[in-house]
Amino acid sequence: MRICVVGAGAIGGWVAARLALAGNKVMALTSRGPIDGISIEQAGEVQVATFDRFDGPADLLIVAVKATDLPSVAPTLGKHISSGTVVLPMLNGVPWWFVDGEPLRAVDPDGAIARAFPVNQVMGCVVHATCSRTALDCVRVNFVDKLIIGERDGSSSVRLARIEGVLADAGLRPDLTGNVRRAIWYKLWGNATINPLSALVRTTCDRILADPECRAWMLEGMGELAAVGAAIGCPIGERGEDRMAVTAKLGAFKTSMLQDVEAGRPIELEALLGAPREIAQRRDIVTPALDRLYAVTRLMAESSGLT
Ligand SMILES: NC(=O)C1=CN([C@@H]2O[C@H](COP(=O)(O)OP(=O)(O)OC[C@H]3O[C@@H](n4cnc5c(N)ncnc54)[C@H](OP(=O)(O)O)[C@@H]3O)[C@@H](O)[C@H]2O)C=CC1
Ligand SMILES: CC(C)(CO)C(=O)C(=O)O
Repeated sequence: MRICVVGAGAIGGWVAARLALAGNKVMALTSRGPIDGISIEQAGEVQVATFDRFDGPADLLIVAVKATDLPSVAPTLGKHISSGTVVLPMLNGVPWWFVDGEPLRAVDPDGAIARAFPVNQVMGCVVHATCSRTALDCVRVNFVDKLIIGERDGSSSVRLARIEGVLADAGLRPDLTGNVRRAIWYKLWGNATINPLSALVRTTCDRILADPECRAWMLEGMGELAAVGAAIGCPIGERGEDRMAVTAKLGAFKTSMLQDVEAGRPIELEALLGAPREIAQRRDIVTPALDRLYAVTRLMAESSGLT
């Protein structure tokens, strides 16, 4: 299969490397252009993957740039997309296509992403894995649970089965779902409050989760996210306290947003909080806890040059 991975950083680099090592023709793009290879370290083993280059369309276009870069990156990808290309975004937060017929200006301000990717060719994906870059083209795979994938409308399809096969053969642990929107919302429910809070207080999750006031703020926000989810067909069937207990088991770790703050990179605030607020506002659902969290985190990001 001809695969183009746009954003061969931590997640994209891992996925591109595994797909190339499994024998696919993989082109890996970064902000520096196409790269020739990546070394990945997983479970103590280091492997070097080499990449191809091609000009025309890909069978599979994996998009793993940060959500903040997607509006400028998407319009540059036209030559890699034909009517047979499947577009598989691997980003955190709410994607631009999430609510049918409702453009999300928080993540796609002028509609550039929606114009670049034909919506019927887009599949949903949720990354349940953590990777980090130890050098520009070196990725460490810290933990892999699964890559949830599914058609946007929940249907099963030949192309979905084909993508699942390719990911499985590469050891990427695909997990097919009939409701990928719900899986996306569930991950969001777990990280949309703790990530911004961690970026504000600049400490590890164990300390945030041990603080009663932070917990109360998170629980209030998670309740609001659950209400929005229920209104758009993505109900949350779990208690906030139980989700926090799962995160607490991860110990003294830094969220991806805190890591972005510390590295001076733009934060994915619009994808995590801006978009859910936009969905809520259109439905007259009030979200005071999310609004407060969004406002202070946005101000922090603006005043620290992280936008
Ligand atoms: N890291 C993790 O463990 C997890 C990340 N995610 C999500 O995955 C997404 C990607 O995150 P992550 O992999 O950590 O991010 P990284 O910063 O490691 O990777 C982003 C990649 O995008 C590339 N890029 C930036 N601009 C362009 C451009 N114009 N054209 C092509 N490529 C470009 C960067 O290039 P360059 O190499 O030159 O910098 C880099 O390779 C985010 O939404 C994140 O929240 C989800 C779960 C876990
Ligand atoms: C906090 C965590 C690990 C999910 O709970 C996460 O998704 C992130 O760091 O972005």
